[in-house]
Amino acid sequence: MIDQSNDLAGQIRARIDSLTKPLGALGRIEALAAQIAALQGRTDPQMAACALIIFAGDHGIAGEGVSAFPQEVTRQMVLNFLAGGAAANVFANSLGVPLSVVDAGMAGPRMEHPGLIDRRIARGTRNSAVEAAMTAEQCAAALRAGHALAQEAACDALCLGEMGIANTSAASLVAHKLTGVSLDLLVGRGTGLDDGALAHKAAVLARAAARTAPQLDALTALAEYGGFEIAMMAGAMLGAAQARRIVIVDGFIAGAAAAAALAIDPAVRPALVFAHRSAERGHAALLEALDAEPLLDLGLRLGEGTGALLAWPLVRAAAAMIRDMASFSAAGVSGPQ
Ligand SMILES: Cc1cc2ncn([C@H]3O[C@H](COP(=O)(O)O)[C@@H](O)[C@H]3O)c2cc1C
Ligand SMILES: O=C(O)c1cccnc1
Repeated sequence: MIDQSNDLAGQIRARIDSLTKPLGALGRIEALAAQIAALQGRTDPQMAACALIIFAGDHGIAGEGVSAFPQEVTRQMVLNFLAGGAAANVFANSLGVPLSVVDAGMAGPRMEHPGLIDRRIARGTRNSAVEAAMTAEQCAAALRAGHALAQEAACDALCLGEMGIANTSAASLVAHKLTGVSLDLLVGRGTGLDDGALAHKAAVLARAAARTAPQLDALTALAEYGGFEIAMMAGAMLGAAQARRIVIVDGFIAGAAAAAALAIDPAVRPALVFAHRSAERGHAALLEALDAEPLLDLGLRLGEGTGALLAWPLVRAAAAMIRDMASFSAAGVSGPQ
């Protein structure tokens, strides 16, 4: 039913409360159903198709030794996605979710592969410990590319994932400059740094952060410290929200992109579903700063959209609940005494 009145929220609440269950008994699934219904403007929302887009990009700051893995892993993992062997592939396959891979700006030459979507901005970002990661034009181009991809995606819910060695560093810096949360709370082990390497990463990021003002606007924070894949994810969130698609936000890196998208346009908020709390150190603080309570907490710390995929069945079930459950009156079930 398409809503014709202004009181859509009231209709949604009334519909949920009319269903054959004690009031509130489906807990947060009820809030999720209400969010989906409100986004689509109807009390019988459709939630049939989900898609995952993985954005890959490289980071100049990787040269500072801030990741446990070498930069070439970004490219190697993109080949792994294209061959179907990564965690994101097997989760997506098990759920029947189509996965596409976008080159947002990997280091090295263009990768010739029929399955790879080419939106390359440059051969990786510059080293944000010493200079801006990208130009304002590059940042705008990345946002536009993500926006267009999300608007074109044929789905009701869009999972966004990323691959980019050193992008926990970029995400920490973007989140710090946008939320004001201290870097100490945001810097974590990423791919598995030991204590010594973590202290080195913290020192590199503190040096990077000191180059600019304590807080930055979204476009400046993304250009100074972001990655092409992070900016493209932020653009995709803006595009999906405009198309009234749910965005299932993955972990820490996607969370930093969400912080940027929200700072650019707070109207994206009703489209965002936060999938899970990553084990990456900064994610809890970032979620708190965004006032976001994720659906799951599974100790994941991978990225690629894996946590978003795992939350998709909850999103689908929430929509099915408000759309398909019988009401007390239709089912002839007595209400509370
Ligand atoms: C084999 C492998 C697969 C991955 N899939 C996602 N990431 C994740 O780890 C990276 C971020 O961590 P850091 O900032 O420490 O480099 C990103 O590429 C992210 O998506 C991976 C990392 C590795 C090594
Ligand atoms: O939570 C994430 O997105 C994450 C954590 C560690 C490494 N890569 C991604």
